[in-house]
Parts: sequence; C-alpha cells; structure tokens
Amino acid sequence: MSILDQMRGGIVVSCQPVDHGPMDQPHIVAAMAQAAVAGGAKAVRIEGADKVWATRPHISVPIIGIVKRDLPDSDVRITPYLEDVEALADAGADVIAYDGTNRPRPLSTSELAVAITALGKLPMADCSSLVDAERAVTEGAQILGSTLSGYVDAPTATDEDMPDYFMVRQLKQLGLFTMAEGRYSSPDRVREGFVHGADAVTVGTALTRLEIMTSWFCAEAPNG
Ligand SMILES: CC(=O)N[C@H](C=O)[C@@H](O)[C@H](O)[C@H](O)COP(=O)(O)O
Repeated sequence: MSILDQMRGGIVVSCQPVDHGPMDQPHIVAAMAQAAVAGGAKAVRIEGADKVWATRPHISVPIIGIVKRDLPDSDVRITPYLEDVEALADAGADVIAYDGTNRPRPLSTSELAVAITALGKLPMADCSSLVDAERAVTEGAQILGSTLSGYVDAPTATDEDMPDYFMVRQLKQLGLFTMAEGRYSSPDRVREGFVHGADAVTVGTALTRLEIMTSWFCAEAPNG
C-alpha cells in the first residue's frame, strides 16, 4: 500500500515532547511512537533525525520527519535546510515536512520540495494559508497540512484555540492529500476535521506533551 493510502482516514500522532523537557530524548520518543501505533496511529510525526533513527527500527507505519531550528534571521523553523532533508531521509523518514510559507528563508519551498522528491520521499508542505498551499501544489508537494495556521501572524494561536476547519476545506479543494493539523486536542475535534474533508488528522500536544496536558487538568483543581 502507498504511504498515502496507509495514512488515509487515520490519525497521525506527532511525537514531539516539550523542547528540552525530561521526555525530549530519542529513546523516549521511540517508545511514544510504539505506544501510539499500539493505540491505532496510522503514522507518526517526529522531530529530529536522531529521533527518527531511534524510532525507525521499532515501527513499520510511515514516519513524517521534520527538523526544527531557531534561525537568527528567519522565523521559519520547520526543516529549513537541505542538510535537514538529507538527514531525515537517511534516518528513514517516509514523508518530509517543511515550512510552506513564503517568509524570508535560507532555501525556497520549491528547492525543498524538489530535493525531497529527488530522495524518493514525499514532500509535505506545512501551510499557514490557502496561498501557501496553492504554491505548494505547483512546486510538487504531495501533502498539504494546515499545520501553521494561526502561528505566522501575531498574535499566534494558543493550544486552547479551535483548529482551522475552514482551511482544511480550502486545502481539500486543491485535490491533494490533506492533513488537518494544529490544535486537534480532543476526539470531537478530530471527528470535525474529517467532516471538513481531512484525509488524515495529526494530533500532537494532547497526546505527547505531558507537561501541557497535566497543566490542563491542574487548571481545574482548587490548588492549581
Ligand atoms: C506550529 C508548529 O510548530 N507545529 C509543530 C509542528 O510540527 C508542532 O509543535 C505541533 O505540535 C504539531 O503540529 C501538532 O499540533 P498540536 O500539538 O496542536 O496537536
């Protein structure tokens, strides 16, 4: 079955612990990914080539790989460099996602999509808008994600905000595999994502950022 068909109609679990937190370690991410698959995830999304390496031997479902960087002169964070693409491909990612915005950046979205395709991997554009997605289609992306909706213009979205269902509808109309991603923090939201046309829904924080999930529950306790 193709990578897209393996993911279609299913949940992708983004196994990205809180940066520099106690769970932000390759062997823990590998364990999270295995647990996600045991729970029914049809794919996982993993940050860092080292964590993709650590996970690949343990699961057979598709891995969406990204590298996140803090660049001094660009707001782009997700997979900005060719070396990131190459490292993720070597580590065994099946899909490589990249920031699909047109913000100033070291390498263009078009160059990234071409490089990912040349390595035999599927390019996924993490988009912030319909405009990003339309450009991604012309550049050869195979998956359009609503990942960056709400995170490009100030004020940025918080985990409590609703997902951008409207954007999912817009992406789906472009005819490519559509990934609903960003703030799908409950089963109800996931159901709604599919109602709006998603081919798959990615869930991150609500499943794999234990510090944040804990804080949601603590907020309801009298002593915080
Ligand atoms: C905006 C950005 O950098 N998003 C990142 C992309 O990889 C991750 O931090 C998110 O956790 C992921 O997209 C899943 O979303 P949520 O955690 O809301 O379920």
